[in-house]
Amino acid sequence: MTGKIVLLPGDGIGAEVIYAAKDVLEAISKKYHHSFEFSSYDIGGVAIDNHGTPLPDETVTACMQADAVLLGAVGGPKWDNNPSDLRPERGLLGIRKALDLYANLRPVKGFANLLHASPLKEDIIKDSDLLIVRELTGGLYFGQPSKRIDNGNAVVDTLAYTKKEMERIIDKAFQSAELRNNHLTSVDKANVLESSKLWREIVEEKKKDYPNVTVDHVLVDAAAMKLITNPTQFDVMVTENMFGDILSDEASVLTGSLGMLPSASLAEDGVGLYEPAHGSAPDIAGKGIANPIAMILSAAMMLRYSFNMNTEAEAIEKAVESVLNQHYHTADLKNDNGKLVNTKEMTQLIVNAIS
Ligand SMILES: NC(=O)c1ccc[n+]([C@@H]2O[C@H](COP(=O)([O-])OP(=O)(O)OC[C@H]3O[C@@H](n4cnc5c(N)ncnc54)[C@H](O)[C@@H]3O)[C@@H](O)[C@H]2O)c1
Ligand SMILES: CC(C)[C@H](C(=O)O)[C@@H](O)C(=O)O
Ligand SMILES: [Mg+2]
Repeated sequence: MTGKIVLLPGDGIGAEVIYAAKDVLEAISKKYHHSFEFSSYDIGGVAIDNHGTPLPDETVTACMQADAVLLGAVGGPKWDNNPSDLRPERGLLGIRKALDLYANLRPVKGFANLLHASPLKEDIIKDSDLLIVRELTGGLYFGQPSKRIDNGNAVVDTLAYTKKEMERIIDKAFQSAELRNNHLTSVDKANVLESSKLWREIVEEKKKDYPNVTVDHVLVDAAAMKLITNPTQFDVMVTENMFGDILSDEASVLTGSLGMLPSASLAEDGVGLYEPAHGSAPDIAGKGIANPIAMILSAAMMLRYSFNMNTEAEAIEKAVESVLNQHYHTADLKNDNGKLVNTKEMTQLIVNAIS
């Protein structure tokens, strides 16, 4: 099979880890006789520097014409003081909106050999395996107005959702639960927010369509606590954009590092974009020590969701597991008795395990 894959390296470690994923995909295409065609486009800070905008038109066009998109990460101190419309993050939000990537799936599954790498107790995180379904194109990130008012003495951000936007992500979450363990936890702030009240009503309405799925409602503050005190109670968690952003970074602690958390950003019908949950990590950028596994596992999700290549996706996941089982680790994964490797070495080990 052939496939056109657009790479959006972005900034900081984004540009370092995306080539790790490309190497792994090349190993897969060799082994399974596929031919992937890669092309790279600018997004984020690098696009501001090269084109004067965080999301050049040619990047959007290339993504729309691709079979799938891989994104590294955007952002960095160089652009932190730019005006809002010239921030790297605007490029990321823009491509999510342009491709209508409303469903962000963030699986959180610890590898057995990394239990020690988490600051949480092993008996708490053992067997945790959950999926965060995060709404990605609505809510506070996109609501208008979002601006300073009253001569800069006040500010307004807007949390807006249509019923349809809520319905489609909630449907996606129910469907995801049906493919897993039939348990959905809806996370909201229905004790305060009007948007959460409507969200909860929709979940209640929809559950009639999915009779095999058990539904819980948990307020977001309690969910944050339960996620790290009793994570095995969760199967699928569904929530709005910003709650999902925060909870997924928190959930990464179960896996030992933010550098382990992949994600798939999916449209109803159209090209998918695959991105690690982490950012451009300015504190380690340029050192060659970033953990490439979140990016590599995102490439596995791409094979599964955009190319229907389950065997190949599993081959990547098994390769990652086998390398971790041999006690190799990057600097973010604490292991006093392990073998410390850098980004390139970790990538090569995974490539070797596939070949
Ligand atoms: N999807 C994205 O493009 C994305 C996501 C989050 C943050 N950001 C941007 O990234 C920049 C930095 O944000 P931040 O520092 O809050 O978050 P971050 O995710 O970049 O880093 C948080 C911490 O985790 C570590 N880390 C993250 N990924 C790692 C990896 N693969 N290997 C090893 N360590 C890793 C970093 O070194 C840092 O200590 C900001 O400009 C932010 O807007 C972008
Ligand atoms: C960089 C930022 C806009 C982004 C988000 O909040 O969605 C990031 O934190 C993520 O989790 O993908
Ligand atoms: Mg985030």
